[in-house]
Amino acid sequence: MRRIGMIDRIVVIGGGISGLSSAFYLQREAERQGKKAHVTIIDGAPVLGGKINTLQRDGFVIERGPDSFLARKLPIIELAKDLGIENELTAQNENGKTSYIMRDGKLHPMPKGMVLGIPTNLDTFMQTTLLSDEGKARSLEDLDMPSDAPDGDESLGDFLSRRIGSEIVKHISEPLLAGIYAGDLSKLSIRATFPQFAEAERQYGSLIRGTQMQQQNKTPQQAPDYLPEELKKSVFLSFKNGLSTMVDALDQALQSVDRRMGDAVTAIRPLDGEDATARYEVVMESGEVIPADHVLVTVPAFRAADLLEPLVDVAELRAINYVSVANVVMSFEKSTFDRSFDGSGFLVPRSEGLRITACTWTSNKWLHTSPDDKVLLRCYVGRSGDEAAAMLPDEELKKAVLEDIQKVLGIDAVPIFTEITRLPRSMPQYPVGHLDNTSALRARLSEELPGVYVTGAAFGGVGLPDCIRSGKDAAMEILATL
Ligand SMILES: Cc1cc2nc3c(=O)[nH]c(=O)nc-3n(C[C@H](O)[C@H](O)[C@H](O)COP(=O)(O)OP(=O)(O)OC[C@H]3O[C@@H](n4cnc5c(N)ncnc54)[C@H](O)[C@@H]3O)c2cc1C
Ligand SMILES: Cc1c2[nH]c(c1CCC(=O)O)Cc1[nH]c(c(CCC(=O)O)c1C)Cc1[nH]c(c(CCC(=O)O)c1C)Cc1[nH]c(c(C)c1CCC(=O)O)C2
Repeated sequence: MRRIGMIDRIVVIGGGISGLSSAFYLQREAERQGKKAHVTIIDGAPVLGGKINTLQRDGFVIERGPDSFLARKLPIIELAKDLGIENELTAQNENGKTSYIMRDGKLHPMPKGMVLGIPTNLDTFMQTTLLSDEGKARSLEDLDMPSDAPDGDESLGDFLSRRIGSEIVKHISEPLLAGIYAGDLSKLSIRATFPQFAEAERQYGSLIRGTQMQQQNKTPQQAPDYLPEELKKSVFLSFKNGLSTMVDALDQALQSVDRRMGDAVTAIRPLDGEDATARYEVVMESGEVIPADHVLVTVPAFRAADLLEPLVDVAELRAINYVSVANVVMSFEKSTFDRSFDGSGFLVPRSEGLRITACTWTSNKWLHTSPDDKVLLRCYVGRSGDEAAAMLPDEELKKAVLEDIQKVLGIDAVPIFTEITRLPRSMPQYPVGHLDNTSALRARLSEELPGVYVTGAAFGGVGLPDCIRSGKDAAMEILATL
């Protein structure tokens, strides 16, 4: 292969948070290490950000995709600092932290001391109205039950039912974890989602005791000094003007990086032979062809599979199913509401028979999102096994959601406006065996398509901080080869 000049050409496919973070760290670290890299970002959409999409409307800050992130996962806070936007961070409302779960048509507060649905405070657990006495007793059997973990990976559903019983799974774990993965617990990998649960059983012989010990032994969060106290205390953080603040700042920081927007990649072609001037050609819908020495694919797994299938076995990519969801955001006059709400929102288990899976009382959870005299609700529709509702036509969807809200909250207020966002095939479901699958796929790529890498929400965590960490890791891996 002949190379022109000494600059490595790196093409990043996908300008969501994973692709943007990788481009940012590629640019910054190449400069620091005195290496030459020419980075191009390509996205089929006309704007950067992927799933992150903030709408400013009539004084409201409306998130159409993710709305916040976990403060204890530092890569996003570090990136905010690197971008000089750490002063834009904002904490969740002190008085809007309790979440509720519906059972038999009523809302019950999540018992205090639950860690991702695992009881750690047995006194408050015994008092919860969410579970029957038999259900609670069954959960506590976990404390004395021998460990019977299978070798290797297991589904979250099998694991949790085995340890703490089916009633808590149905009424607490399932809805809570659907509030992260929109998933079906019987299909999600424990190792790829909550490895700490499996570790608790392995190390302490009990999920409950293990989770208590993990909480006790936790080294206090090393929140960076530049964060104000108020932010250090908050479990979730967001940005005062919405998460798009981060996308805009990345856009600014990447002004000198080449980009092609609104032009999807349709193929990656290996070049070989004496005359080749690059390892690959990246072909776009418009017909444009960009030479590349390294190609970083950050698009959803099913799109990555389409691009790579002609070149390599992509079984592991095809094994990652995606769930379609929608959210319906409604604003109201506070004065037309005959009740207030003291929490962040509520979750709806499948067994309640509603179409919404959850509702965030956004104006109470995030004070920056709404004028003082208004209420903003965000309702979620669609989960694994129940996706049709997310694709209902607008008017039907609005009606269905409003009916559900009226049923749960007993209100009959009429929204000032409604914003619907559909996110078809947007939530990746990590299947049992996902971690091994990912390693096998990456090993195959490095063997058969050197210079081609895959990263993003399909692999090392769906949360925004995980996507940033994965993007940065991929950048460092590529830089190490330059
Ligand atoms: C409704 C919803 C709510 C969520 N809430 C939260 C939350 O509150 N907190 C949190 O931390 N996380 C949340 N997440 C998860 C998080 O938003 C995502 O995991 C993350 O944004 C994914 O980023 P990404 O860059 O990996 O992928 P994406 O954002 O999907 O970016 C991929 C990009 O690739 C582009 N693309 C696709 N195909 C091609 C092609 N052929 N050629 C070129 N470009 C292409 C797309 O246009 C897109 O811009 C939520 C996700 C959803 C769907
Ligand atoms: C109670 C609740 C949750 N989540 C939600 C509620 C509703 C009411 C309210 O807002 O209070 C809302 C929600 N959040 C998310 C979904 C699924 C996707 C969708 O339908 O939009 C839903 C339905 C994505 C998410 N919600 C979250 C993530 C990211 C998690 C991560 O970074 O790994 C995503 C993709 C965060 C989240 N969200 C929740 C937990 C327990 C966690 C993780 C906490 C932890 O790990 O310690 C619960």
